[in-house]
Amino acid sequence: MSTSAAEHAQDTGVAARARGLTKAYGTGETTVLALDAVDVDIARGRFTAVMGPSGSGKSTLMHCLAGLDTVSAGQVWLGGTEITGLRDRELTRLRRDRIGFMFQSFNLIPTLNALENITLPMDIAGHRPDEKWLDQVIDTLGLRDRLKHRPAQLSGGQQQRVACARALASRPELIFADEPTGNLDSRAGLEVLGFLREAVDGLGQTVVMVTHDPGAAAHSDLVLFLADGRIVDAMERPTADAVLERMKRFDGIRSTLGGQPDATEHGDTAASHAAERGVAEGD
Ligand SMILES: Nc1ncnc2c1ncn2[C@@H]1O[C@H](COP(=O)(O)OP(=O)(O)OP(=O)(O)O)[C@@H](O)[C@H]1O
Repeated sequence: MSTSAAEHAQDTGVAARARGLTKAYGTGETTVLALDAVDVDIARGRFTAVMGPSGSGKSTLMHCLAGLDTVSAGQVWLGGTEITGLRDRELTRLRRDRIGFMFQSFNLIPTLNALENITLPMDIAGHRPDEKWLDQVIDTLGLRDRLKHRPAQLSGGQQQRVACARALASRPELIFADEPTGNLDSRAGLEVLGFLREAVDGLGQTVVMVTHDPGAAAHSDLVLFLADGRIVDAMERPTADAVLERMKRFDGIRSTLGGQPDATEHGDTAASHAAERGVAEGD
């Protein structure tokens, strides 16, 4: 099973695959089932968004697919490589060589300039950048005249563009972006989403983005909806309105089960949270 699934993943353009992916935190009565036997295929060369109410397991899914967290049960492949069961050192190398990351906080090194930040993971790995590709990434992201600037000399949007270039620089098989627009105003957020879109359409990259924002999700090709640790729905060619409507149904279900809409840990409902973050910003 594991070999044929891995071969299949390679043959069919699947960038990452999970089968029966289960993640539990804690033990005994305090156990939280963050992921409940998730089966998912992430298509190569596409932009996939992951949405769902707070606590539904979005970050856990991303962390398990990226080999940042161990799984309790099930299997995960990156391309044809099964990553479940790899040792820490192998996982570190695999993440470094084959995955790009973007986070809400840009995670740039303040003492390094933009170019040094972009090439840092490759410098650490002792790999020489492919200059032609690097030039293409820098130009695509409009960073040519910012390369000597340090992060503090750049706007938030520019810093996230540097983080995007860093994620793209090694031409990874897969880029994971966790709320990449969460710290940006709507204009800078739109710009970064446009660049992620361009990374997929123009540069042939594969992007998986966790977001609360229906407007951000609308830039993807496919939205996966998580609820209570399961993938409960998927939407091709999403629009912000359609995603918001789908998010409202989570609140509806909570309302039916609990008598009234459940408060998320952010103190609001999934849809109002989504509306606040996305559609209300005018995207
Ligand atoms: N390190 C941890 N220890 C214990 N429980 C955890 C841990 N990390 C996550 N959880 C729990 O697992 C569940 C899923 O969390 P996760 O962060 O993946 O959700 P999420 O959908 O990304 O949430 P949010 O939208 O609020 O970021 C939640 O119930 C959370 O409280």
